[in-house]
Amino acid sequence: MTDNLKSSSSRSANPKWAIKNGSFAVLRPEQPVLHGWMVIEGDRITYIGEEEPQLEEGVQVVDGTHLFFMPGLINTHGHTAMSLLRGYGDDMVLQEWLQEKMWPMEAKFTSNDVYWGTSLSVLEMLKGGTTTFLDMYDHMDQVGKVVTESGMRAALTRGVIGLCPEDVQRHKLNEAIQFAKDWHGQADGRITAMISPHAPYTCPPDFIEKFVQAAHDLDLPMHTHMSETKAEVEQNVRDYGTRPAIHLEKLGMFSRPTILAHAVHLTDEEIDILAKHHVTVSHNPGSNLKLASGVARVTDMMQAGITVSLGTDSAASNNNLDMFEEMRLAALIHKGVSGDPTAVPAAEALRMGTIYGAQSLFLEGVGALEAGMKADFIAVNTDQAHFLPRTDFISHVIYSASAKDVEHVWVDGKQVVKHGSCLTLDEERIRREAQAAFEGLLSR
Ligand SMILES: N[C@@H](CCSC[C@H]1O[C@@H](n2cnc3c(=O)[nH]cnc32)[C@H](O)[C@@H]1O)C(=O)O
Ligand SMILES: [Zn+2]
Repeated sequence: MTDNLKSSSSRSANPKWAIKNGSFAVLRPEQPVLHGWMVIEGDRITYIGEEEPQLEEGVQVVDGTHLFFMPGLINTHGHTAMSLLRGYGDDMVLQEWLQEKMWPMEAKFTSNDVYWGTSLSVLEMLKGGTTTFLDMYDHMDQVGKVVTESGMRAALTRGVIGLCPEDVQRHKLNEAIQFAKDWHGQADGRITAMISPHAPYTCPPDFIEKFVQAAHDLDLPMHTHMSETKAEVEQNVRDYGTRPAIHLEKLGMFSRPTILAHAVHLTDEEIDILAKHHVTVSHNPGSNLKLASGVARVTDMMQAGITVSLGTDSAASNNNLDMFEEMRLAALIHKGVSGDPTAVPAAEALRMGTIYGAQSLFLEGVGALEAGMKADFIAVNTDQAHFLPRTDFISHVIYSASAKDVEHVWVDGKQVVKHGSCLTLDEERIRREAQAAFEGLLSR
């Protein structure tokens, strides 16, 4: 499943180059920040250390003074095309927000809308230092296209709401399977696929079982929304006699590698079930706060050994795709609700936004600045008032920084953002087309 990340990229190999005088977030317990050198060859980091490496003549060396290098951020849950609905329906209860505002508008989405909505999100994410994202949506061929063009890395999945007649269910399931077959391993291996029933409250049990079977057949991970609100947990107990984690375990979902979005309302027993099956969780603090869904038991989950990463959810419930903000929220909220200022320390928040994100998506070889890892990394401009004094850059990144501080971004060894401008996408056109797409949706 992850072989595509291990093999080297088929894109024409970039020459070897090096960074000197950089500060690097290596996040090792004994040494979170390393000052020195990093060498990149093609799509890989081949050296990182304090010692000057032996470099052949002609190798380009770039000066990294005033830059803080970090692994690219990994956004593990979202619906990217929904950036077209940013600001359309705020301050509402989840079920009403979905049923009255989002779903009627989404029913009108064409492939063109998804293309421009996704482009808008990808532009925002890349410029804000996110190098990998998970997207659960439909018209997913368009998303695959945008990912290919942008140079970004993504775990893509055709999410399916099963509240429809059987023939429509079958059609949607087939679409999900076909998408996974067509796109897994595409874009030089930057795209991986998953299989996603939208949620236990939108997909009947026998329908979820068909997704589990498909994930087995295709040897792919699964993704779903689970226990975002109290109301949906109560509904699950009413309809199926059990809480959602037990319900999904019974349906066989956790026999596949699975990443759950939200997982806010969990009992101790459910936490044990998720830990036992190595289920991973995408914690979405911004979206959970905005929809007043509750506060996930992040420290309890992590103590139980569950890998917890961070997601923005869509720009309709966030309302931006700034992963710095999610890291900061994660570091602050769990201190606030527990009364324990040692909960989710800064370095742990940064791991949630990076390496735990890769692990949550079952991706190997991304998410850390280490020799042998994919060269997915970002450079933050530290030559700014809110980055001084030069003490603890990990603290500054979590408690003081934002997406706007990102200066450069590389994915798979290729630079995609330079001095804050996206090199792979036409920014002006995307802004124009996204606005036009939204106006089109309103007028139809
Ligand atoms: N339209 C699709 C399903 C798309 S999956 C993605 C869905 O997730 C929905 N969504 C967005 N945010 C949330 C959330 O916070 N909780 C649950 N669903 C959400 C979103 O409105 C979208 O319909 C079908 O053909 O079945
Ligand atoms: Zn969602």
